[in-house]
Amino acid sequence: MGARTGQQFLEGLRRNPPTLYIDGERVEDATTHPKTRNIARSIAGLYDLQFDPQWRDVLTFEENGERYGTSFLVPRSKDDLRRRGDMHKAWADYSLGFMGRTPDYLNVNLMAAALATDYFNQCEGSGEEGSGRNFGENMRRYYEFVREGDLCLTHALTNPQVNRAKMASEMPDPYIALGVVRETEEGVIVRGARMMATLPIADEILIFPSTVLKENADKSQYAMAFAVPTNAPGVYFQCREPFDQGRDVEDHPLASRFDEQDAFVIFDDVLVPWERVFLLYDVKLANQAYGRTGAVLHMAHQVVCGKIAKTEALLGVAQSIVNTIGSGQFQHVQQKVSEFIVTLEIMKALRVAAEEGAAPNEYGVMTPARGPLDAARNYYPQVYPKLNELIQLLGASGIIMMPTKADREGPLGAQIAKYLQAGNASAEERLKLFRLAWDMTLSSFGARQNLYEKHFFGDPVRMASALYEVYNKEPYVERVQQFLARRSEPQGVAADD
Ligand SMILES: Cc1cc2c(cc1C)N(C[C@H](O)[C@H](O)[C@H](O)COP(=O)(O)OP(=O)(O)OC[C@H]1O[C@@H](n3cnc4c(N)ncnc43)[C@H](O)[C@@H]1O)c1[nH]c(=O)[nH]c(=O)c1N2
Ligand SMILES: O=C(O)Cc1ccc(O)cc1
Repeated sequence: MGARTGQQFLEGLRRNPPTLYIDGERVEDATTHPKTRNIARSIAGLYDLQFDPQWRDVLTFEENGERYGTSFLVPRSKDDLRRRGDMHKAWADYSLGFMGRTPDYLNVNLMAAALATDYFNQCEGSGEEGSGRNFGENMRRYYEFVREGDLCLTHALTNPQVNRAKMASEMPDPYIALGVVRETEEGVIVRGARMMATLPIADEILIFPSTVLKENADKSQYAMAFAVPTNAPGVYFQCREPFDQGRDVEDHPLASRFDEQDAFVIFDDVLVPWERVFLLYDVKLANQAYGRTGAVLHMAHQVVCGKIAKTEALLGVAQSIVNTIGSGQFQHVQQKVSEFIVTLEIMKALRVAAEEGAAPNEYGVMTPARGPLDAARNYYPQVYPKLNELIQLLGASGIIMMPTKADREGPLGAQIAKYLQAGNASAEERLKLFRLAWDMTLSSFGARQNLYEKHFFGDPVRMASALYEVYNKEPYVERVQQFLARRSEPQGVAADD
């Protein structure tokens, strides 16, 4: 089938409704439920963009007479990567970068994993090709299935936060962490939970191994990779309290449209058919899967493009605040805005460096360079809270003294129009801008963004440790050693020789 329209995405959700629970109730239809319909429409809007003549050639590509989303493209050249980067950026711009888990994030995960068939086939238990139990083939076919249907995926990597001092096998119940209960002719039965799945308003859930599995043994029931529909029998998504309170977009410009939700995922003896199993029991393969297949780098490429969009939006809001309240002549204000500029330029440079430094991996996939992407994923979580603070410092009371649309239209409307106007804008324009600044940084939606930026790609402490471990520091140690050993300056040829 190939690229879907928004309408087709919504029809898919109605046909196969994800098993969502919000506020103690089952969401029967995520496309009409008051707490999920707006995000469902926003995702539909992303799919529709694929058919917008202005965006079609960026967001889709043609293969064998069919058009597919560009995030399914297997990059073979740096140009392919740049093209895909433009796609990530365009989808991110749609929400000003405030939806992190647009479907392209997991599409590139699948693409990289699908090309690494040999990686999954090393796993003991991977059967003959055509048997339905060949894990590499399963991975490839699953990618094709998702690409053909242009499906929307959510994913969950981490176990419940019961006791981080213990291994999954040491918990009060062996199936608190998601584990395999038994095998059957049809597949494996899994039980337990995973902590976080952003964007559960999705067609499928991907359970992928993460680098965080701590088990002493080589084999573990907790090591696995698979995918099932979000309405598979026994799968339940417990959503967090929604930020979309049904308010007008003028009042909650982001939360009313882009609350991508986060859910706790329960697997109550779920049957995973063999053809949906990609990896089983092997702790080492599980722990290295993201790194060795290259998937994490493609996802980090999506991330860096999305963070460029987000930083551009923050810069736009910061400067708009300055323009609106006329504070641009103060040096410290200029310095504050320049911090957004520096961050933006760093992120843009890291994207270019990752694309320029790309090289084919062992599976022939043009893979963005690791160094700049590791730098981006370690840098942005540190700078993001600072950017939030700067918006608050620039906007000050304006970011909280914001009568609503109803207030503006109510009995005090005339007074609001008079007293809350700006030097260069009406009260309505000014309040719309400040409401956006508030929703970015201060509302419950904005506060969740702050937490998201710190954690969505892993624990910042362990990410920094991982960078420390993999980064080749030796040449620099060597250079310093050579410098220290040099007792006199090398003598050049004398000028008069
Ligand atoms: C808003 C949002 C959205 C998402 C996600 C998070 C958030 C906040 N995540 C989860 C994300 O992957 C996860 O938060 C990070 O990997 C960190 O893991 P924990 O939250 O379990 O912290 P964890 O419980 O591991 O850490 C808590 C504290 O203990 C410390 N700590 C724990 N173990 C440690 C160790 N071994 N060494 C050193 N310090 C240790 C940490 O440094 C931290 O301070 C997610 N995931 C996912 O799979 N799919 C998703 O869609 C999302 N979405
Ligand atoms: O676990 C990892 O190795 C990388 C990773 C982190 C977050 C995520 O969403 C996907 C992959």
